[in-house]
Amino acid sequence: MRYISTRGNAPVRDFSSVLLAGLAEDGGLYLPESWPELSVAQWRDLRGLPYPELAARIIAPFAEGSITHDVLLKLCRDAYSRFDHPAIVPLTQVEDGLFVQELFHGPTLAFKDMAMQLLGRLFDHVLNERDEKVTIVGATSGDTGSAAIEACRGRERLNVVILHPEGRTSEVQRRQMTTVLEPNVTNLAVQGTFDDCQDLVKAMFADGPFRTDMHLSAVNSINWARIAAQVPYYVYAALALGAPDREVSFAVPTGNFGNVLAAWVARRMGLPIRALCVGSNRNDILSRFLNENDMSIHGVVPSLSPSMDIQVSSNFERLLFELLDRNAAECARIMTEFRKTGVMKVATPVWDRANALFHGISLDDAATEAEIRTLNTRSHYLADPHTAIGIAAGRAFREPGIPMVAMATAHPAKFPDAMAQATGIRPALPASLADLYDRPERYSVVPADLNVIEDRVRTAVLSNSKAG
Ligand SMILES: Cc1ncc(COP(=O)(O)O)c(C=O)c1O
Ligand SMILES: N[C@@H](CCOP(=O)(O)O)C(=O)O
Repeated sequence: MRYISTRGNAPVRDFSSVLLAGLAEDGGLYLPESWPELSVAQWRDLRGLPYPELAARIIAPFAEGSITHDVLLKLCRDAYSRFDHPAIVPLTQVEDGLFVQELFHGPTLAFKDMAMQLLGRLFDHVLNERDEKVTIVGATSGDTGSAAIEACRGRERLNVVILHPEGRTSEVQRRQMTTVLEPNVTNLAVQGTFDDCQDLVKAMFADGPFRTDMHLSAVNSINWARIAAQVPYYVYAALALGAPDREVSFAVPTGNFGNVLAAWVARRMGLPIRALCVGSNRNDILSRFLNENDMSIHGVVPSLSPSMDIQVSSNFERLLFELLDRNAAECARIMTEFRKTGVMKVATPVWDRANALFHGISLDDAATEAEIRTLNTRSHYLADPHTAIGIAAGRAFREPGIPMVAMATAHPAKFPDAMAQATGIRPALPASLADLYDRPERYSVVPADLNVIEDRVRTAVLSNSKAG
């Protein structure tokens, strides 16, 4: 499979090269040149497969020409062997027609493990083949960071530098990152928001000489491989609920738009998905866009669901490119204008196309707490604040006869204060993380300044090469 940039001005690459490149050189995001499509019979054939086998079958067309199905299968089996639920992504019914798919049974208790455990292994495989090393720079609002660190810690060919917004993650989230002391891991607490962290990562990629010298790569969902590895769980849920012979809808708590974009990809491959419903917190840029055609940046407000405290949703660019019938020049123009003015309003036919499939709502903290309480008392389901927002979105747009699946994106134990505030319950961390509060931390606080951060990345790479 060959990959093209949403801005039309970067080299066409294969899957392995896109994995290593992360962001395209023109600032755009990579997408497959064409979409693989499965027939009804092919979807039916996938029913009942164990999750790792299903994942390998779904991802294989995207990796065609780079990684064989057999290698993918081996990597998937290995990646999902660390999950603590036999189904990997279990489905639970919480209300009439409303299901929850739990994506938090991996080592860091959030849906990011679903892709990241595979990505760590994919990086190793490709870098071994090429005899190369890379420096991964990533931005996190709380979950991507720990999942990336866990997947890459101790891997010889990888340096990992993660930027998180100082004081804006939960304590559990911060400790999951900062207590990993392997020499190839560096944590920087940036004095700013997640959007600042994400902009700094993109700025490092835009600095050509730095990008080349450091062999930069990405683990955020700007990296296509992250999206590809998030598609299989939508397939798993839909098949379990009657697809391809029945339509299914999904509700996704949304920030950077990567998770719900993977659902869009599954639909593009032919999975009968009726509606995609996004839930935001008060950082409601996506729901405002869907309801009012108003994508204007308002500044990030801290919330009970810190991982979604995001205004600039990177993956929206991929959807926009598709809504524009892959007009890369127009996509580049709109994105450049958006970053210059902080405002985006698309032409009505483009907005209508988005609205035909996507719906959005936003919940403030009080509504999120109320949703957590309702789920706990009525359905005996303990949902973390992100998941609760997704479930509320699912309920809001549920239609008779169409199963609605809400994505449970994090374990409630990652947000003990918010859970205690809403329900009086402080969910315990699993045994593997029971001593998290006793582990020593290592991180540096840095200003949101590109020169300072690039310096820290250089130093980290140098000191790790000395340590090795
Ligand atoms: C727990 C949790 N829920 C939801 C989201 C939003 O997902 P996305 O950024 O893919 O839209 C995130 C972060 O990305 C998260 O960590
Ligand atoms: N919520 C994320 C933000 C980054 O999202 P990504 O999917 O693009 O990595 C986080 O937890 O860091």
